[in-house]
Amino acid sequence: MSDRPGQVYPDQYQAQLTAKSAQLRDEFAPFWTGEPEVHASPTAHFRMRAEFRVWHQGERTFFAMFDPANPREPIEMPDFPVGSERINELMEKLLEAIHAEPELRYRLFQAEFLTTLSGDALVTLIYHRKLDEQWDAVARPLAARLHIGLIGRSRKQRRVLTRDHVDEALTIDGRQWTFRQIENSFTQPNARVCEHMVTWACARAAEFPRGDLLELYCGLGTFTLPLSRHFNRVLATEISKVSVRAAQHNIEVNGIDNVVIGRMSAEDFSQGWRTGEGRRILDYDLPGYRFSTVFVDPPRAGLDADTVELVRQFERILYISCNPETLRANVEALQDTHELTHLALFDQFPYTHHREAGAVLQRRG
Ligand SMILES: C[S@@+](CC[C@H](N)C(=O)[O-])C[C@H]1O[C@@H](n2cnc3c(N)ncnc32)[C@H](O)[C@@H]1O
Repeated sequence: MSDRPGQVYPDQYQAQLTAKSAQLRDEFAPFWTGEPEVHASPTAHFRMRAEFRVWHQGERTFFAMFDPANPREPIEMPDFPVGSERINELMEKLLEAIHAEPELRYRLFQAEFLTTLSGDALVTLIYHRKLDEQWDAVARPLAARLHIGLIGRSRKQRRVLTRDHVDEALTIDGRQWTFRQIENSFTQPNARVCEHMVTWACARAAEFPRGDLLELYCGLGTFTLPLSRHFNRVLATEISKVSVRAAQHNIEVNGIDNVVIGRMSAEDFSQGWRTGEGRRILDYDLPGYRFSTVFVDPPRAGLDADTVELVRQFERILYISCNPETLRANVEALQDTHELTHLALFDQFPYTHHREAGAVLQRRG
């Protein structure tokens, strides 16, 4: 949809959103009639993270991206209008610092930005050389001056100056929540749309009779914590150690006392659930829960066959998906036992063909 990556086209936004919604409606027509509920994005500065190559041409350095069709030709990125205002501000300031300080510039090849609505920011600079105290000595004052967390990476090396995370503040379901987001782990890319998604999930959960919730793929707890107010107890699992660490922190700082987080893959959990075997799953005292609902937000591949069979055993399935194709396949597989009762589009990725969807499935009569 764009010539240079990261551009915005606000006058085309509504038409693109309508087309995405129509596509979702048509894909799910065999299972559901009606229009999906649509949640729009801001039309600019909506992406909270960005990743650029750093390109050197003689004395000049610039941020770059690549067109996959022409991978040898860097596209200069003087700005990134889809990115948050903080990313754009930092791109400029960082480039100034890189030009002024050879120690920052030498063999630097990538820069990653993670920012928040609350104004917090973390920058990771990635190098083709070993970093040492000399790098620290110039990077540390830069981090202080720009009020950012700064990490230097190179092969087998990670130098964290002060911190490896940002703290985001989101308004969800009528309350403010704080979420620690740690470098190099999953974070929702579009914070405003994320607020809509989690609020939507809470609204659906509020319509269900209260019981216990099982969540798979819980990440840093973005959905887990707000959803926990609508259930008696929550058991949430996630494969990434770093995300589990963030989720534990987030439970504590948000004062939540009815959530248990387990580090486990969805596949292992589902298999353990089916067979009643597996060391970790026995730690969770599954018979003590009265599960009424399962919530899943899987990666693009959707649910594996064992996990489809696991979710089938629940009265209600709440599903957030970044890939409507695998969502559709999973909904189709569940059709004989569950009926699709809600379908929503969350426009996390304006000006791209990517779509994020929400669905509720209810056990048939
Ligand atoms: C789309 S993200 C959702 C995260 C969470 N809902 C959030 O908003 O922060 C998917 C999550 O699944 C985790 N994941 C990936 N593969 C997994 C697997 N096989 N089993 C369990 N979790 C997995 C990832 O680490 C990531 O945190």
